[in-house]
Amino acid sequence: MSSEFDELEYLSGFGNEFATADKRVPDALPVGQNSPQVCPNGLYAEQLSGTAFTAPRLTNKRSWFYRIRPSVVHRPFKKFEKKNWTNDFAGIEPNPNQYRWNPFPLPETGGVDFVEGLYTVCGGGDVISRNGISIHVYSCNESMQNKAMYNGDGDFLIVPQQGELEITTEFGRILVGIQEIVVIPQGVRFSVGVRGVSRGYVLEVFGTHFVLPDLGPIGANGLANARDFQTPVAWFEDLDVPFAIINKYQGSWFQAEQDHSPFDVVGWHGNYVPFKYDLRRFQVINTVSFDHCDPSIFTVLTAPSLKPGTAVADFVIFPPRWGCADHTFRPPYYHRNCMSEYMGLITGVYEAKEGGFKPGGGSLHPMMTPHGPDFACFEKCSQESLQPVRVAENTMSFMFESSLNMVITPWAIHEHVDTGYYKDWLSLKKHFKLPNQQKK
Ligand SMILES: O=C(O)Cc1cc(O)ccc1O
Ligand SMILES: [Fe+2]
Repeated sequence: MSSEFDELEYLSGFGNEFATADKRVPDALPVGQNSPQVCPNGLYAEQLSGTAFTAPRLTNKRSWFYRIRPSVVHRPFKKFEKKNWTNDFAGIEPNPNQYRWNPFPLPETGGVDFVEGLYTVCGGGDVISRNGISIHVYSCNESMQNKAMYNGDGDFLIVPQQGELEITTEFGRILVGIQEIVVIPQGVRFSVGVRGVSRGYVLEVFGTHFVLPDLGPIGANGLANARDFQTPVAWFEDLDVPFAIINKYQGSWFQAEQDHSPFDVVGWHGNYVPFKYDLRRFQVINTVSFDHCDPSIFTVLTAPSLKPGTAVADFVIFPPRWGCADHTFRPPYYHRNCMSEYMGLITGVYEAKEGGFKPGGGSLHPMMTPHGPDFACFEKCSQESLQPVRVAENTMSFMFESSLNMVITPWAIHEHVDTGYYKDWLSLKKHFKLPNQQKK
């Protein structure tokens, strides 16, 4: 199915100061100032702040909208209940087991939109003190109609696994395909359109924003390159129709009614923006000598905490690449980690677990819980001849890695769980031999 979304243009770059006006009103942006006494074309000026006004210049984020009506024109927010959703992780029973979920189900009947189809799997920290994460899945089959949402608590990083998403935002429109991701920052209003049955993963972070990781000795280029990030150009609709504005605020859901579309921004400028990124553009950097490098080499985006080098959440991918390490056990090592690791599979198979871990499913390896390659992977890869090989061809898996200790929600602790996951490792054999038992 094609639509206007297939013809969209984007602005290129990460963290730029962008400036854009809808083609129909090319002079919508005031020149040389933000708040003229009267804005061009009778528009209202409105600032959206993504960091404290006084944040250091390097991290300071805000954008200016020039819109038909300011966002404040709406009736009061009213709370509504949303099932199987939470940002409240206090008081949930801990569970240190390795967890794996079968593919999360797609809607069977009826219309389910993105907001209705969001479910929380796990998370940690909290929205009030503004330090934490939530991991959700979505499963929907209907576009949001006359309905926009914003996340009052944090940023959404959305990873579609099935079904392209047509996302309308205050900044303009974005088509997000499979093997692409989109980030919608805190407070940005958006509406998700679907082209069919859709499913994916959402990483939500509170109190921080996603940035590109430093490259250190890698140099000035590599991993996700800044110019491959795409931000929408301004686009507006001048529609006087009933619209619901959904606001997730302090982990609860609210709805306010208004009589016009919130997608009425005719021009905007700034550096606090939604963006998409095609994961196939990621330049993979890895060993060309020996040993398995830590997966941090695959970091696309990081949401830093205040502790140097330690993320509230990293978004890490495992893309197709060459494996050529000499005298090395090439798949991931067995390990125990002081970070929590949630993994998902967009397409294909994950090298350390060719069975059991399926596209649309997920796994959680909690803090310090041991994990690593399954029995079949260990036996194969400790004996294989070490030619250069393509790893993970036609595959894309990812990890949300967090310094937060996570709990699993009451919904996800029972639903769609692969209860036999631990058996992947039980058959690992003892290969140990004393020196005098070794073959000469
Ligand atoms: O657990 C996993 O599969 C993710 C992972 C991959 C890797 O290459 C090294 C460490 C790690 O945690
Ligand atoms: Fe791991």
